[in-house]
Amino acid sequence: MAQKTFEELFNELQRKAAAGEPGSRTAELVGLGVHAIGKKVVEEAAEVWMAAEHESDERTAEEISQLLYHLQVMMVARGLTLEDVYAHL
Ligand SMILES: N=c1c2ncn([C@@H]3O[C@H](COP(=O)(O)OP(=O)(O)OP(=O)(O)O)[C@@H](O)[C@H]3O)c2ncn1[C@@H]1O[C@H](COP(=O)(O)O)[C@@H](O)[C@H]1O
Repeated sequence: MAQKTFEELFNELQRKAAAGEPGSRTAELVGLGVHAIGKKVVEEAAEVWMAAEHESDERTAEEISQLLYHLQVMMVARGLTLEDVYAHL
């Protein structure tokens, strides 16, 4: 399976959103705005919770990856950088 780091994914999302790349889910979500992205963040967070309680490690990891993706999309939509977030970790 192709793998990418958190930083590599974020750079890709920033680039695709800025370009408004056709067919990009990221560009579509950023176009919809923070309200729509926020709903996806909450939905994915709930799916992480349910998977962790009731499903396999693999399903839980998959749901966590989807939550992390949508959090990155929210950062892009708000113009935040990784450094802005790392400053609070
Ligand atoms: N890592 C992800 C990723 N994780 C989750 N998702 C999106 O989140 C969805 C999963 O959410 P759901 O289970 O709710 O699926 P869904 O019901 O079809 O979603 P909705 O229509 O309800 O929003 C997937 O169908 C994708 O649209 C992702 N979309 C893209 N990426 C990566 O982001 C990068 C840029 O992708 P594009 O912007 O699409 O080019 C690429 O490297 C992709 O691999």
